Amino acid sequence: MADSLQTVMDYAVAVARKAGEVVQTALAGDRKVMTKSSAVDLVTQTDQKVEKLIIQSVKEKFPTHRFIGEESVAAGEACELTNEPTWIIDPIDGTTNFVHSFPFVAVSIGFSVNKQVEVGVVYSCLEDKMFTARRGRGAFCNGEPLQVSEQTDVHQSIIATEFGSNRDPEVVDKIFCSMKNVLKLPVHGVRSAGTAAINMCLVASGCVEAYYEIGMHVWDIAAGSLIVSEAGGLVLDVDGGQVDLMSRRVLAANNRSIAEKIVKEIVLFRPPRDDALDHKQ
Ligand SMILES: O=P(O)(O)OC(CO)CO
Ligand SMILES: [Mg+2]
Ligand SMILES: [Mg+2]
Repeated sequence: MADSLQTVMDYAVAVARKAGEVVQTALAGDRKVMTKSSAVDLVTQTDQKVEKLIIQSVKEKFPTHRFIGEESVAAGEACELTNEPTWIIDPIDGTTNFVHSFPFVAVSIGFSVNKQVEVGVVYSCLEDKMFTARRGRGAFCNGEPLQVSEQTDVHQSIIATEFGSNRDPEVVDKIFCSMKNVLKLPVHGVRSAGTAAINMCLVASGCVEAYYEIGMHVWDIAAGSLIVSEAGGLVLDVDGGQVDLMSRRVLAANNRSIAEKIVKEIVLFRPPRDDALDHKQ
């Protein structure tokens, strides 16, 4: 697999770029908006078209590989991470941004073998930034090496997180409580890019010290998790333990000192897992 991983990486980059062109073209036109798990969980025909394009392209080159794709799962396919080579795809990470022309929209493609992410590609379409990582070989943006921030003092940090698309009052309260706790540490700032993949690339780039979220999905973070760890950062569960990509909880941090401070402020809860039978929540 070692050499073929470079073939996978090159192919993932080419497909992500092609997908990004479709997204950019679609941004110039009308976007018909539909909803999925809630009135604020949005999807467009472009999400579906781009996912089909990516999966069809990959199948031509790697006919035996498996897929976990956001829109395929929404259409009823299983969300199952096995030991087999698997492409984990978010065709548009930041659909709400895409709908509103808020300029952070990414194509996210992770590739796992034995349940370990080996290749991560995040293409931030409007910034034209191609983030790439291969396990053990570093992380890059447009070919330039990435390194997380060296900051160890949480009071000098910026923390990224998201509000999510769950409007259950109890969940919203927990999310706001965590944000308030982090803000009052105090930290320099709290930010939301509106896409998990780009939030993780911001950690890898050293622009923010950490990103945490409860409620995103495996396709949002598979690629980004490798990009963060290959840039020298940590990817953990929000309780500070080992990350489980299917658990819908993640904390990406530049170092353990910052991670430990953030863990103490997060109000924990467990959304239904991505690999639970009824995962559409
Ligand atoms: O825009 P998407 O792909 O629904 O993803 C959201 C979270 O689920 C932003 O990361
Ligand atoms: Mg997403
Ligand atoms: Mg998406």
